Amino acid sequence: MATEELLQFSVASMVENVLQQHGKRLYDIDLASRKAEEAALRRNEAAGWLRKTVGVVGGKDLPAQPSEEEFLQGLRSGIILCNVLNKVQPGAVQKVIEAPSDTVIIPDGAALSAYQYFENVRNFLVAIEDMGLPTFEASDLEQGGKTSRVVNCVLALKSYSDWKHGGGIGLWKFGSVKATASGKQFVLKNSEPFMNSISRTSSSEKSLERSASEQLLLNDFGSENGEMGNLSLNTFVRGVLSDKRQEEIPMVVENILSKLMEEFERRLATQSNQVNAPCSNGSLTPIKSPCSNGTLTQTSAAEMEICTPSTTYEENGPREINTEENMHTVYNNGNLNTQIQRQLFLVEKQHGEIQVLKSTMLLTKADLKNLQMKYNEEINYLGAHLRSLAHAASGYQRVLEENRKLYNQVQDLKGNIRVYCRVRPLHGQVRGFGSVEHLDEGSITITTPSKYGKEGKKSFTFNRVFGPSASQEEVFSDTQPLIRSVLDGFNVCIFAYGQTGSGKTHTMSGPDVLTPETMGVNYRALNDLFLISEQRKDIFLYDVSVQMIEIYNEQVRDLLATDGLNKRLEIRNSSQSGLNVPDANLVTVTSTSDVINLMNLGQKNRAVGSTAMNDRSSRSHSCLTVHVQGRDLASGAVLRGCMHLVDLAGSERVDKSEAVGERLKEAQHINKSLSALGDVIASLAQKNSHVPYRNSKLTQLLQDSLGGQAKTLMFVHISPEYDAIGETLSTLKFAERVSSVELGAARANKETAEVKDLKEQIANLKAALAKKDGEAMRTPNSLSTMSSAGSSPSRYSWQSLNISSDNLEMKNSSSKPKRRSLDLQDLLLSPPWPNVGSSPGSKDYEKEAINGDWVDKVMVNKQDGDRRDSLGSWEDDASTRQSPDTFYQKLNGRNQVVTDDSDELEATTSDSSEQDFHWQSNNAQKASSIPNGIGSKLKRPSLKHARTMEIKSSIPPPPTRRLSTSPSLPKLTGRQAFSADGKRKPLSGK
Ligand SMILES: Nc1ncnc2c1ncn2[C@@H]1O[C@H](COP(=O)(O)OP(=O)(O)OP(=O)(O)O)[C@@H](O)[C@H]1O
Repeated sequence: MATEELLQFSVASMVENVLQQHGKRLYDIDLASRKAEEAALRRNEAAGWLRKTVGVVGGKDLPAQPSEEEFLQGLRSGIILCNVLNKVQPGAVQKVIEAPSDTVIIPDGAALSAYQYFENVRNFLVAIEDMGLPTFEASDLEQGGKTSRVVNCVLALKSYSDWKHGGGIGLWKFGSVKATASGKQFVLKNSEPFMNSISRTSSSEKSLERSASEQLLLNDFGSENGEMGNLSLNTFVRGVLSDKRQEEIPMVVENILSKLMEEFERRLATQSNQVNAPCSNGSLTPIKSPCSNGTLTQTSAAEMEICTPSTTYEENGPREINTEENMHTVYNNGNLNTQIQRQLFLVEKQHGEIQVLKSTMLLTKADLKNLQMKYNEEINYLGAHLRSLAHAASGYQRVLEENRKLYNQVQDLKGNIRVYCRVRPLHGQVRGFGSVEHLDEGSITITTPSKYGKEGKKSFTFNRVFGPSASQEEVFSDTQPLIRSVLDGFNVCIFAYGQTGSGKTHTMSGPDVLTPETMGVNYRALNDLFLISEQRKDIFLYDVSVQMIEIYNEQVRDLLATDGLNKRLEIRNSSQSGLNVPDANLVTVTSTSDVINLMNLGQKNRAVGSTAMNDRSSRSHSCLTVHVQGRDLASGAVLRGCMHLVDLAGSERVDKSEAVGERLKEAQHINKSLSALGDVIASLAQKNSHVPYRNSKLTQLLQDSLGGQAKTLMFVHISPEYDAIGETLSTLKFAERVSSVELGAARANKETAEVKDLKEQIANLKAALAKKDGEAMRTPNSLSTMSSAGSSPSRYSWQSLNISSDNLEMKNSSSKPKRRSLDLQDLLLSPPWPNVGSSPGSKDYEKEAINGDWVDKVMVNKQDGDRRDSLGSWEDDASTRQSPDTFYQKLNGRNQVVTDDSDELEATTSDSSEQDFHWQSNNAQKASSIPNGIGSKLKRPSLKHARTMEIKSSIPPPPTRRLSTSPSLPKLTGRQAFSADGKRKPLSGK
């Protein structure tokens, strides 16, 4: 079996390819010229041998190196060919028609020649064919015939002759080549196989003893199928090397050989891949196999492997063998059948295994698909589950939010004090939350490092909890609804509570440098008031005015006093309108900037001192009171809302704050008042009948907000430092108690048209009564009648008369109530109230006040009466009527818990304060527009703007009040006025 047949590619063509791809490219071989050269060499060889064998024929000799034509011409008669053949194989051509001698004249030489040619050539070719040698066509001897075939035939004959001369041992097969004269002999390290091949090939010239396999190899290399045609590998290689220098040859040959090896291996690998490659239908590719019986059969690749010469199987597995060895295995050992059977068995076995593998693979595939399906199902299920969970979670969040709102609403309905907790950031650059372990929207957990486990943790729930990073805006956002309430006629109290340095002033006012972002609740609340009132301007006409007071060392002082000394005030009575300090300056404001200026003034006047806990510690409780009166433009109904914005002084442990001297005194007052606040809260929480409001000025001030029908919000502040944990816990416990206090549902202070009518009727009656009184006064009898009634005639008459005239005036000009205003300039330059004119508390002042509508209020405001006394007895029994002072004293003395049993009138009249007078009289000077807006950056305090503001006062300042600032009077006291030593001189009161 030829190697070419075993291999699925032609070795010759492969060699040629390699030589062409690499040899030709590297050494620029001109194949055509090489072929021509080779053809000439062979021709010369053939001619030489013919000459040598038969000598000169017919007087004509073949040239030693004939051209093609010369060669053909010499042989065209067939005489030389027949003679040579007869020499090699005697008798092969029975009759050779010799050429006529030179002496014989041939009349038609040409015709004779043609005949001779035909006979001789035909006989020669027949004999050659019989011998099994390569033949050619007679026409090949003609001009233009295939010389190579003729040369091939001659050389085959020569080869045969040589073989015969050599003893005719073994099989002969044509294929010998002879080393040309120009062939260079060389020996190359590592090129033994090739050299062997060449040397074997060369020696074949000398010895025809050659193994069949060698012969086959030679045939293979000279395969007619290959593109090399008749060129042998040897010749071809020689051709390639012919123009190389001796020293270049080893490298060139090595390169060619390595390329050959590469190519050989590549092709073997490709063939092996093709053999093993499964068809598209999954079966193994059937390929042509010349195995076993030598016929081409369709067989499997596995079977084909047996025929692949590169691999053989042994017990211990496959072993690589070279082609030659394989040929020996196949042809020389004679074990082909056993081998094939063994390998067939192996193939069968492997086939079986492949089948098993296939089915396993199919099973695995099915399992995988199954798994995939299950996995998909699981994923889908999980996805759906997750979606439902997410839905539930968002629903839960919504429910929580809803719950919080509902909870707040319930609290509103019950009148609970709302409590918002705010955690100050840790001081300095310290990160973290300190003692705050956890906080969320509505709860906070404090951890005590010294305690372990549950013991060390305490949670508190509030309406809202703000962490250290909460902005001023966020903190205010939840407060906004309360601001709206004020405009709807409710009383609101927002107060900041917490230990010193925990951020109360920060929340209520903001830091020292104010920007729109850092402004505190006070500014934002007022700004909102203006915004909403502007939005409602087509429905309501609002008046807004403010007061600002402080409680410093148990003295109430007017922070808007501009005399340089803080005016000392009295908290005379708490009323539902929330005006607890009737004689404090009340300033009408029409824009946020007005408010800012006023608050700056107030802050400047406020008592501030430096302690170890806070270098700008507020040493007083401050209260900014905002009064809002809105008139419904359509119905004429009047709404009165009031808002207290209270920044309490912080509780402090004097050992920590290191307070001494003045600071210590302040601290004691602060702590005492806060403890009084605690008592009030505790008593309210327990629903005690007696609530000790009077124990401190602070509780007196907050009485309405804590015990009345106000909407109250407490911002409780905590410092997250670990060393403040004690204060933090007690603050939060206090706050928790505050949040449990139920105040009762808040009510709007709305005065309907009906109430107005009633008021007017009362006023008319009063006027009629006064008229009667007047008449009676002129009659001695009537005076004695009144005296005998047991009342104080002078006072009563005085009141009645004044009231009646006032009421008449009010009635006649209800839409244009009288009002007196004071420029801020006046306010800033005015001396303290007590020093001039009719000061609060003085008789004149009292008269003036009463001359307003105090009595009117007292008489019509049943609610106050109901709450604290019986309005009926007050109205019905004139003998029990008292002066406003007495009335306040009486009310304060009672301190009863608010009840809800008021009638329509009670619900709609809520104001009994002196300040209502201002409201009623303020309409005429209502601001035509209420601009608002907060300056971009404001410094607190700033008096500059404040001087341009308008201030309204209930009592017209007498000319004598307009004093220029006296150099003898101390300047305004403010934050700057307090040095670290705490020296501050409060103005002595009246
Ligand atoms: N939320 C906050 N963010 C940033 N700084 C804050 C915050 N709260 C408070 N501070 C700062 O902490 C310091 C103390 O705050 P603040 O003066 O408001 O405390 P306080 O409770 O009013 O103290 P005191 O009762 O002594 O008057 C200030 O410098 C203030 O700017």
